[in-house]
Amino acid sequence: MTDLKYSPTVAYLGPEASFTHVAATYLFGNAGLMPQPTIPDCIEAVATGRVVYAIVPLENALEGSVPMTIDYLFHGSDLFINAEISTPIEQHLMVNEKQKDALDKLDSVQSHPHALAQCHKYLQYHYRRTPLIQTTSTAAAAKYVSENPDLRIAAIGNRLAAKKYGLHIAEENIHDFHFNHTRFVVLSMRKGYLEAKGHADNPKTTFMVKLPEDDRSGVLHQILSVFAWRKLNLSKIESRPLKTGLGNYFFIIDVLENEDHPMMRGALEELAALNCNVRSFGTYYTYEQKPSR
Ligand SMILES: O=C(O)C(=O)Cc1ccccc1
Repeated sequence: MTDLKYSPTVAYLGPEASFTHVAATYLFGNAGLMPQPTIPDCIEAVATGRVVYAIVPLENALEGSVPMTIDYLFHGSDLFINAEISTPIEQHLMVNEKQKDALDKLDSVQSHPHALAQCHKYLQYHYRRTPLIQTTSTAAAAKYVSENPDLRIAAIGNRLAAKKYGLHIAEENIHDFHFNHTRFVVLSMRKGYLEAKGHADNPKTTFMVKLPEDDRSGVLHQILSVFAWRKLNLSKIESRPLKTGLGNYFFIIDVLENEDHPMMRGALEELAALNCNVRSFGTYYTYEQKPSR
């Protein structure tokens, strides 16, 4: 699904058949996609101009924010968010065809830390004594399992990864909670919308807000009222460590409005008057990928 006028280069957390790859394909089609081994590699590729866009996971419905993305995006990057896509996530346990009968003798289960966490109850119940090994992505785990047929190991990942790397799905849908969605963001060096078909009506704007240093009481309440009395709808507020000392936080605030809207301009002026330090990641459209079957 895409009606982008040209095929830009897009770095994504690879290898092929990762969840990020699925989200990237939905927005951009297949042309121009460039797999990267890690999230920082994706962010570096776009920040240095090697690619036009990068797409990385930002937040999962079960696990919360992806710390690696937050760290690299909010601490010291000059990038902007150009789109967001939310994707349903189904996790499956997969093994090499050669190890189909070794399911009760596995030496390890491998996957991305979020995938392992999303299947925690399943793993606790069925593989309590089996070491869990973290990989850079679910697809990296599936690829490793396919390249090592003599190892008694399993990967957790999506159906496409099982197909792509020729693995046997030993157990389907092992994620602990039914509603498992991940938000991915498309990053670039410029503010701007990524226009494709089927986005939500309301655009979204993401701000990073640092509180004034005088530590006065009620300041968070003041910040929220800046948005509240203007009827600006927040879809998220999250506090993250500033990494400057214990107890120092900044806030990630998502507002369902265009930052050029007069009410938003007024809100930003008022935040500045409150001595808040605000950095905008831009206004963008959100997309929702439907389950494939
Ligand atoms: O590992 C992947 O395939 C990713 O794209 C990151 C991820 C991991 C778990 C859920 C959603 C995205």
